[in-house]
Amino acid sequence: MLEIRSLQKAFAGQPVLRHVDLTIQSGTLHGLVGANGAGKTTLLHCLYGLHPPDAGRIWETSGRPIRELAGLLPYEPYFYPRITGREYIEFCLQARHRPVPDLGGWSEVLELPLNRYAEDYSAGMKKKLALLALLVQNFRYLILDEPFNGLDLSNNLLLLALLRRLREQGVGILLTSHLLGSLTELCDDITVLADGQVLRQYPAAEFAQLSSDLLDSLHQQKLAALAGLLPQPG
Ligand SMILES: Nc1ncnc2c1ncn2[C@@H]1O[C@H](COP(=O)(O)OP(=O)(O)OP(=O)(O)O)[C@@H](O)[C@H]1O
Repeated sequence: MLEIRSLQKAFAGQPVLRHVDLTIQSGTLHGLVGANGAGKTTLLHCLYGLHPPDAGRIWETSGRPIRELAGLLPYEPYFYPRITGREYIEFCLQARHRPVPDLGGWSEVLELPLNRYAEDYSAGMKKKLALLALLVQNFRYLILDEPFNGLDLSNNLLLLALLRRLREQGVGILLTSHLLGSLTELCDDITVLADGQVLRQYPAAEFAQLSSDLLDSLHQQKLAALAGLLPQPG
């Protein structure tokens, strides 16, 4: 299990995460939702060790370093110039001293031209290439920042099927998305983050409640903002 307890993080004195608790179990899919700027990416980056927490604890229950067990799909994958898709995958595997498998099957299923420069890929293809680099490494956990972003409908469906298959194989997956429908279709639990705090964690049985709660809170926020914007009656 991946455990996050009482995590706090601030940038330049501005709190971004406040006492966040989260548990990611093996063989489960956990969704993370929240408004733009709620702190989702920061939470994923803290979990993967890209940002040191200001306070709190993050650990894997076996005691092994999280980076050994988990792969991160960034929101916007970056690739060095003049490196082909295949070379990128090979580089990722060699950096972790893992054998390079035959990538032909993956290239066909994901429709990725692995011999072309990755920097020339479309946004969706870049996302798929970064995902492939994680898939071939057989991680125990996947941390996915907006994995559906940029994917067309058919790849979206393929990713849904792929994530379900990985869950069956025991992989623990934490993913963010603004596509609530995809998350409720897929996840075992969904955490709502608001202003850096866990508002509530919903098990699948309560997902119907989640949609109406989110609608309520959005409408309340927007109505309050509107009241401030509209001129007061003279
Ligand atoms: N490296 C950084 N330095 C300073 N501020 C940062 C940094 N990274 C994030 N922030 C700030 O932290 C807050 C949360 O950002 P974060 O990217 O985690 O939100 P998010 O929930 O992922 O948003 P979105 O849905 O738009 O992707 C924002 O106010 C952002 O400007």
